[in-house]
Amino acid sequence: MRYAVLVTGPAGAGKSTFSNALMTHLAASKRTAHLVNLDPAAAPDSFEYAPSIDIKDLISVEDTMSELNYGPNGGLIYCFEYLLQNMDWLEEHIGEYENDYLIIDCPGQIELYTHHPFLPSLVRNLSRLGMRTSAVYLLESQFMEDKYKFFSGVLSAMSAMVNLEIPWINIMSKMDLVLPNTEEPAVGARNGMRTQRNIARYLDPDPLLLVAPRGRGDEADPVNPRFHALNQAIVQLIEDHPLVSFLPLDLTNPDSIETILSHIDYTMQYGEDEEPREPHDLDEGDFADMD
Ligand SMILES: Nc1nc2c(ncn2[C@@H]2O[C@H](COP(=O)(O)OP(=O)(O)OP(=O)(O)O)[C@@H](O)[C@H]2O)c(=O)[nH]1
Repeated sequence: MRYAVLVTGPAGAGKSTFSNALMTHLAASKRTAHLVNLDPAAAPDSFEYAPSIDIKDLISVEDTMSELNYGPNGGLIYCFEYLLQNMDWLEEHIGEYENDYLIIDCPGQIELYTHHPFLPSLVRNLSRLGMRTSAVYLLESQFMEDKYKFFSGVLSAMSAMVNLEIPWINIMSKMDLVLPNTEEPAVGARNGMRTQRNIARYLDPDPLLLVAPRGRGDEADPVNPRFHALNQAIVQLIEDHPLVSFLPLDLTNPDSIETILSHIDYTMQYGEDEEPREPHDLDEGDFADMD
């Protein structure tokens, strides 16, 4: 069986750093893994491991800017359209790897996760090639600074999750920036921002945290009742469908990556006897419980 892990998340969330760490960890545990770079704008020095498959061998943003006069954002979208039309190129390369992990480092453009057809199409193709695919979605720990920021991060993760419908793991990255450190207080700890208890409330989102007004006691901001009702409805949704807990990623702690890898392995194995399911391949029964 071949396995693919899509490493997704907003720009700067730590996707390449995590992909590198995962490669190191898999190598140390004697498993064969290959890095796939899907970011046509990736800087060459962002990889500790040379990618085995690199979209930049097919097309890069620099090409589109210099040859087609696109700007950086238009160039990126052009690259994905181009890859969509040349999926056989990717399939041919992926076909070379048997019984391996492919760690697929994705770009950070949020539209790619919310509405662009590229990733769902990629997942369909991987499934057709008989690959078991899961995704990790990284959100950086600075999103825990403020519950409104956190709320928007949770919604972005959920939006990506429903767009792809594959086994999914949310990760709170860069935890070294907020976890108290015995030698030197971490940034968050110094600001009095985080306590262990508060961190736990974010990692497994506490509905009360999300609906409470900003500020405390008499200083609490009055909440517009219409927004309060909307927030409560969203919180209820999160509570009813508990898919949005976050695993902490602290690269200074080797156990952290091991725990995440075991979750990835578990989600990959889940449903091993079933045929891989294509995303968006829904029928009426899928909506039966939604009334
Ligand atoms: N403190 C800390 N910094 C990190 C960690 N992971 C990544 N960084 C830093 O965060 C920045 C962005 O990391 P990348 O791994 O390039 O993030 P990315 O998500 O691949 O970025 P894009 O490809 O631009 O979307 C770099 O300066 C990293 O050194 C971490 O666990 N802790």
